[in-house]
Amino acid sequence: MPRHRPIPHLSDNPPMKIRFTKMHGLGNDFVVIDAINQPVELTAAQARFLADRRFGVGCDQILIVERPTQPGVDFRYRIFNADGSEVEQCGNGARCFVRFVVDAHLTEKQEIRVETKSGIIAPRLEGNGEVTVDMGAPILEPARVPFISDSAELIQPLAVDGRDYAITAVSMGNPHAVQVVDNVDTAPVETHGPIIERHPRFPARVNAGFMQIVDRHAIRLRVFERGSGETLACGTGACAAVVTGIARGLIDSPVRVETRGGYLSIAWQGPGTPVMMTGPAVAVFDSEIELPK
Ligand SMILES: N[C@H](CCC[C@H](N)C(=O)O)C(=O)O
Repeated sequence: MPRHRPIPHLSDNPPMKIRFTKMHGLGNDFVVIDAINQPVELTAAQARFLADRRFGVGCDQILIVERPTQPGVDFRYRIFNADGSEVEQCGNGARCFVRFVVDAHLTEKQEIRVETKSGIIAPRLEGNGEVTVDMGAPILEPARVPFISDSAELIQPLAVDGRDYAITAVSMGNPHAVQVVDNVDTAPVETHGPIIERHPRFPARVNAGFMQIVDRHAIRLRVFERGSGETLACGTGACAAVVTGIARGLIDSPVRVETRGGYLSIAWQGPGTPVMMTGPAVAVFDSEIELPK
């Protein structure tokens, strides 16, 4: 074990101070940055620095609030994983996004339209403080997940460490490989999650979901997230798991999803319809940090 962990590589340009808000959705935690009122163009190295739980702030993802680039949209929403990779979607982050822009008075609306790398989503702040998000329709065609397969079957074998998992590949704008397990507490999330994340049949890597069926309207879920490792909750992972369970005929909408960080409610009426996610969004503290360029 090396005596000192190398500090994430940063150039030696003079630092710039940025304001941020630390937030979480069921313990899936975020550094949220208003890039409308301060000039921020985050590099992968800066994202890794912010996400570092010892040398930076510490978070699973960094969420950037930007002006929209399309008409009829209120904001642009960029998402960086802890490893610095920029990704298409983040469900827990979407709830925190609308909480952030309302609290920062960046909008007077309670429901906003937000542009992401994978399309438009519509988070709405509910009267009870929870947030409902139209996450768009799921994608089950393997090539569009993307998942390399010569079959379009809903359940496909995935060879992992000498055994075949029966997975369903789903995109919620970001890729998910979902499987059913007997008990999420004993599922091999730590050992097989990283293998699935980097499986060669997922050319963009993948979020690995482990779902336990509780009853027709309830599941338990753990997700080893692409680019961040296991998180206490994964919003798009919960959507992907519910879509998988309903498509396999195992559960019925609406579904209560128990994650290690708390509960989400997910509803889906079937192919071609949007997945609706409802859950909390919490602001923990505001601060600022010197971000070397
Ligand atoms: N790790 C994910 C992004 C964050 C998703 C998750 N935090 C959520 O709430 O949906 C990916 O690389 O696709």
